[in-house]
Amino acid sequence: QSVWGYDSDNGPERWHENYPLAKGDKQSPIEINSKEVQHDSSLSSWHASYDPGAAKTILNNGRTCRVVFDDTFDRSVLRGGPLSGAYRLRQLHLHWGSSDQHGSEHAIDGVKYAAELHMVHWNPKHGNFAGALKQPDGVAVVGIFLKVGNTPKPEMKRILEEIENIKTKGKEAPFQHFDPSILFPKSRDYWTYHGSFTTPPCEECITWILLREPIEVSSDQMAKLRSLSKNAENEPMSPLVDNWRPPQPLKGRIVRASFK
Ligand SMILES: CN[C@H]1CN(c2cccc(OC)c2)S(=O)(=O)c2sc(S(N)(=O)=O)cc21
Ligand SMILES: [Zn+2]
Repeated sequence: QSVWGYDSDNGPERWHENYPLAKGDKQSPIEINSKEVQHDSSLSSWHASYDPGAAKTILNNGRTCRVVFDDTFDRSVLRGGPLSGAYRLRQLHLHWGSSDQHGSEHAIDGVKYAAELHMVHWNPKHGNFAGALKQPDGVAVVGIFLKVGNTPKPEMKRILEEIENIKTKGKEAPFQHFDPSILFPKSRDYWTYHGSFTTPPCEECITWILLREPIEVSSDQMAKLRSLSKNAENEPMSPLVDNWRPPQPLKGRIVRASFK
């Protein structure tokens, strides 16, 4: 049976055949319509305290480029905002398009960004990551939009430089002494809603925290990301691009904003 992916024969429209949760009522991503968002003045600001020493490796798994962190204790945590308790940083990864005009998973008033970076955290009160997947408050993902502009964020360089060493599926390289909070934009404004993983198994265990302010990358940096391949070294070249799921039905969910 074909593993899930983003091609016509194994893409988002067919995930539900092997992953029934994909047709749930709290799926992600979503289209955010700022006219329907509810400002919630009770939402506090979120805080990340990350240990740069927790960064371990960067890898190409054929579906994204992922940086993995040591999450065996409360070493790099996210707290505040819509969250109660400290959530442990587990990994970060990206979704991007085949051109600068699309690539993000969430969209804001019809605007899609060139890419979307996800920082995945889980709630240790549920024992381990597998346990957290089964809980509505199990996982928190911070989403940061990447916009192509002419004042690219130098902090993205570190990840993009590493891409040379993980061009093909299965390639992994050490990635240490990295504090991902350098990737945050200036503003802490965010939208938050309850949703799911945007990939199979699509569990609905995620509190999404989407940052309103995109970070800027250059067109060359986006081209670098698009130079990743989804094939293994000895297979025919196939560019790793368009690894994004389209927006899913909101089904009555409320999206809250931390800002007016
Ligand atoms: C394949 N992609 C997922 C991998 N992981 C996962 C998720 C659930 C169960 C699981 O069983 C091992 C692994 S993950 O937690 O790193 C995430 S986060 C995420 S997103 N785009 O919603 O932020 C997708 C995935
Ligand atoms: Zn993601």
